[in-house]
Amino acid sequence: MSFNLSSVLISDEVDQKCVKILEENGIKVLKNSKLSKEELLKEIPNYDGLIVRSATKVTADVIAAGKKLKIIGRAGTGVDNIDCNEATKRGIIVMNTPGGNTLSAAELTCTLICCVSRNVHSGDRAMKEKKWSERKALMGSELYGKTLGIVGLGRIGKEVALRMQSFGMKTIGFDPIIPAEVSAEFGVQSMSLEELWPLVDFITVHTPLIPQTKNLINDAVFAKCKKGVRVINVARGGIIDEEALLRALESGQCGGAGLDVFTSEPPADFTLAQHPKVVATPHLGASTSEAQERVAVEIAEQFVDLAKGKKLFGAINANAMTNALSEESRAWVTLGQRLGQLAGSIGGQTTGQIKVTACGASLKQAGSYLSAAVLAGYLVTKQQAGGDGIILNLVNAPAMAKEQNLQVEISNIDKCCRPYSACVTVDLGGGFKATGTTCSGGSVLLSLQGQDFPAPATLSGTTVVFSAADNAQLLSAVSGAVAGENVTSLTLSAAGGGDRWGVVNFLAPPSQKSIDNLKGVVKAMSAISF
Ligand SMILES: NC(=O)C1=CN([C@@H]2O[C@H](COP(=O)(O)OP(=O)(O)OC[C@H]3O[C@@H](n4cnc5c(N)ncnc54)[C@H](O)[C@@H]3O)[C@@H](O)[C@H]2O)C=CC1
Ligand SMILES: O=C(O)C(=O)COP(=O)(O)O
Repeated sequence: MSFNLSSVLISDEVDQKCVKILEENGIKVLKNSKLSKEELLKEIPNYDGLIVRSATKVTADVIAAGKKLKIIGRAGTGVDNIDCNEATKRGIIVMNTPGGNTLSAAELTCTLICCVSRNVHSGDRAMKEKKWSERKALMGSELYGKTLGIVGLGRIGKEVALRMQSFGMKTIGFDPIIPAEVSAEFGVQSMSLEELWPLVDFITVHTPLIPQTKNLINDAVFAKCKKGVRVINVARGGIIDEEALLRALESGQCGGAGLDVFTSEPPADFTLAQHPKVVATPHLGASTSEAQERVAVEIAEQFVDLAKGKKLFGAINANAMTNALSEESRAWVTLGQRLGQLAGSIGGQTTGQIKVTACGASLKQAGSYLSAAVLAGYLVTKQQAGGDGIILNLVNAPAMAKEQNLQVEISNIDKCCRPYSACVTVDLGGGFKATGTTCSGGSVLLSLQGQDFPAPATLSGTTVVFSAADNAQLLSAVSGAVAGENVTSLTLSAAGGGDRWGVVNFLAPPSQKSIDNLKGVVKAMSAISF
């Protein structure tokens, strides 16, 4: 997979260091955080990369309009403003910089907990209105000895726990993937949500907004909590059901809320933000100069590393590309794609299971990129002519294969079964089997349908692969059929096994006449453009 990242659009307020690093590395940058949706749609076709924070909504139509787009970078954590499924479908990498703003988001969470417990926001408002007398109404409560329930014990949840423990809070929590022993190490007693709700004085949520967490804190949950429970959301609007929260604030079931995020931003309705028991901030969790500098530098460096083929870091939808960037791996990716294309061209349908065997110690780490490469090559042969022009690559092939119930079973053998350092075999299960290797960076075929090629056959450019009855005149008959064409090589499988397989490589696509001539001397043939 090549990465010609020559131009990047930054459509949100990202620290200038990002621009500097990209430009220093020869990447052209336009930073414009004031583009309307229409302007973005007009601008995006000119760029290989896009960098956003949370404001730009990278919707399916924006992604589809990005005809050159190869990568979308999020200078921050949450990617819910990016249609990741559409990006994956179109083979576009999505990457983020999740660690860069953790401390800032954790600190704002702690700030909101303190503000809610001591009515700092109401006190400040009273002072600005010169209403000193309101101090009587603004009685708070200590955090010391209270219980904080943390839902989501990832990067931010953990940092919040560590900080609030210093106030003497008891920290309990829930996370479906963080084991209880791990959370115990940072002082959080793990328990089920049902156990947690009745125990907590404060709840803070630190999960992504996904179907399982949408409206996680709702009317039923408020009813299970102690009267006056206080809630904090510095994660994503919608994890706390906004309407249920308003009802709970009104009834007193909820004693106060600290909100940094909202279901729509800016909120369509400011009722919650304006509520006297709510301290609200306009999505400021990551808005510190430190966090912004970190995420800007990280995303720029991740882009540059990818453009230079050095490494892929922070991608959330490109597993198959890990280990696939080195010069050597790229040759194997190409071989995998070509074997897949060969399989699709001459092997017909699969049983739904493609077996890929990577032979040789050097291919030990190649499993995921080889499977994706074979799938990309195979699926290209099944694409409808005149389809939506999606180019198959290591990002979208695994997803597309999943949609078509196509699976790859990959196995690794330490020692190569052929006199090469490594080789790859693709087996469609009955209909097709081929083995190839790489030679000076190119792809070559070592065996097809059980027949070996004594001299490896080149898989490149315009190629015709055929099977023909074996006879002494086969080579001259095939040569005669394509006489006058610019043939770069003609390779036959070994004699003696019944029909033989042959591969003819052309410098330019052969004429219809030559194709017809060839059809007259072979049993079956496929013309493939590698
Ligand atoms: N307000 C702001 O400016 C910022 C907001 N965020 C948001 O904060 C949230 C957390 O970020 P990180 O801690 O960096 O993410 P993380 O990925 O490190 O942690 C999220 C945790 O949530 C857990 N989780 C998933 N489903 C869950 C469920 N149903 N119940 C309980 N836990 C569940 C995951 O297992 C994971 O451990 C994200 O939504 C992120 O977008 C992050 C940075 C700044
Ligand atoms: O990183 C995140 O998930 C955030 O919510 C921060 O958003 P922002 O980059 O400040 O628009």
